[in-house]
Amino acid sequence: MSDPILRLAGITKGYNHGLPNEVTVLRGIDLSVAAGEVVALVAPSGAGKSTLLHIAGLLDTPDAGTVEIAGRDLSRARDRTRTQVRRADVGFIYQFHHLLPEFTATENIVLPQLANGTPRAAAETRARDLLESVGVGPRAGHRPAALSGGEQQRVAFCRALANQPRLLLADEPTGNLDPATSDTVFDALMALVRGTGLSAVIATHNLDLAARMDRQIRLDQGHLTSP
Ligand SMILES: Nc1ncnc2c1ncn2[C@@H]1O[C@H](COP(=O)(O)OP(=O)(O)OP(=O)(O)O)[C@@H](O)[C@H]1O
Repeated sequence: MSDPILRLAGITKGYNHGLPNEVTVLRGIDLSVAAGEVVALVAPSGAGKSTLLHIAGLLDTPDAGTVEIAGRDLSRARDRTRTQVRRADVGFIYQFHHLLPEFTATENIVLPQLANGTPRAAAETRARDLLESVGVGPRAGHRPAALSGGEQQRVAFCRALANQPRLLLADEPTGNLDPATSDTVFDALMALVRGTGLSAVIATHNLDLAARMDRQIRLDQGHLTSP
């Protein structure tokens, strides 16, 4: 069997070490995500979802444990290597779109590709195709402020997938939208993910959305459990 796309082993993480308000957030997390697998991460607020996603996506380092992406142990890799792998292999989506306000939807998807060495013409074609696939093609030339919340979030999905990552990490990707919009925008996200066959960990409070993924895991008191 091929290596999992993401493998976390024995991850622990705490904040404020040595201070009276020291908090241990993750207490020995083991998680493997196979190629093409979409995992729902369900947790109460403050349980450490964001901390776990940041460690998995190489934005933060654990106090102990290993993080492997596509079979490569990056826990103790140099910052430069971690940044390279993160740019090439990991896509992030947050609750808020974090698009660059002064650039159009297309440019927001082109820029990370240019940073990754893709020629402009190819980057623009990919941006157009991605925007078409989530139904935002006609709005491609607009800046974020001229888009609806659902459209902004769809553009953010396209940006996350711009460099064809192996792993998508999403932190409440529809948490900022009203329930009806959330459902259709989530449909667009799942179509993108399933269409590309990439692996994903998607944090959500919404149990109906979680039920549509391949597997659910719960983070509680620093430990992962299956419901
Ligand atoms: N930089 C930090 N310094 C100190 N404590 C932190 C830091 N980052 C997070 N924490 C604490 O760690 C715990 C987990 O935070 P985290 O943001 O990972 O939770 P979460 O599950 O994503 O929460 P939410 O669903 O509310 O966004 C919280 O108690 C938080 O206050």
